[in-house]
Amino acid sequence: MNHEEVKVRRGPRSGLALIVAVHSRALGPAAGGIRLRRYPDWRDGLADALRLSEAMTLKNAAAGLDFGGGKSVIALEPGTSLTPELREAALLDLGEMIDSFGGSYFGGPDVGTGPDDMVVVRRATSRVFCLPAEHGGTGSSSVPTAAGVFAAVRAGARHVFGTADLVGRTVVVSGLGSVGGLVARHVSEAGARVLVSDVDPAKRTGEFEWVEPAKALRTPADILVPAAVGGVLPAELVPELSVPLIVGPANNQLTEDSVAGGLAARGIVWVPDFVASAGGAVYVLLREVEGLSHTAAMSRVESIGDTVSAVLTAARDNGTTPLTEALARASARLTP
Ligand SMILES: NC(=O)c1ccc[n+]([C@@H]2O[C@H](COP(=O)([O-])OP(=O)(O)OC[C@H]3O[C@@H](n4cnc5c(N)ncnc54)[C@H](O)[C@@H]3O)[C@@H](O)[C@H]2O)c1
Repeated sequence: MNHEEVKVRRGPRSGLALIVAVHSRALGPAAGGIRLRRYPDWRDGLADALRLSEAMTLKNAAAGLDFGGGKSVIALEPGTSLTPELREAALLDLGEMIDSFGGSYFGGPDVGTGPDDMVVVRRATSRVFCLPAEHGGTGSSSVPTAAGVFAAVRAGARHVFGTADLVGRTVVVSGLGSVGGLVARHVSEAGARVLVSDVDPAKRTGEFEWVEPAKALRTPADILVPAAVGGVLPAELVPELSVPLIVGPANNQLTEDSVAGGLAARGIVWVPDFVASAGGAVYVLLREVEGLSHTAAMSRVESIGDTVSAVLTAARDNGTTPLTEALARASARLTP
């Protein structure tokens, strides 16, 4: 383990397994969301927290933020039904755990939690972000995350196709959740043909062309946007991909770092997820901690496009992968 501090506790109110993993505070207090998910075993939740908190360190460092990386997990084990009472108890338990870090870790929403849940967490700690506007927070981070992904898509397109213009390009969005849905709309409004996919059939509203989830990643297209879960790009999928550019918000898309080499060898440009998905963290931390205006924070979100261009250009010039270059950027800040 290369984490600074990890706390695991059975919630005194909820009885659920709770994990707070702080990977690094080298640049400042750690920040990262609270994931509420069902796992086969709480140890799978621990593994998730360890992986995701490390990714937050890279995300915050590569985005130029003075924050470290952390993540919380509320692990629902099989057979536990999540009643509103249990949810509230777990959020209060976790809030107490966050508070025990004394301001060196800040939580916010993540998969399975939202701004309204943060109102509950705030009853136990002030170290929580993204409360709804009426409670003094910036609300859901999906809007700035999607804006950052859109900036990354345009920068990736400029690098691969010589123009950021998306008119006539085919874009597949896999995962039509709160971020994927917004990205689909952005690229559609920019003139792209959009194909969407989701394991939840209720997402098939007819707004966009539909592709079955099993086929989505292999669908021939100009740009693939992974916007669902992590681990969607294993080595064995690389030969079956039919797309020159992959850029999306899903965290930890590669099953292992070596997949980045396989993608590059096939001439597929993969924009590192921790660079493309940083818009939410950038916006929330700059607004809620550093007090920047909406306009100033959104302009920092837009600058994710510049980071993507720099990373892709360096990879091309140095004969490396975008992952190597993005990691080098983050490491340069973490170990000056
Ligand atoms: N919300 C943010 O601000 C933010 C910030 C950074 C990164 N991310 C990452 O982006 C991704 C999407 O986040 P979100 O907030 O939109 O989540 P979400 O839960 O709102 O949406 C995820 C969607 O993916 C679908 N899905 C799940 N498994 C799938 C599969 N195998 N194939 C296709 N669809 C599948 C779900 O049904 C859901 O509609 C996640 O990996 C998240 O960690 C989100």
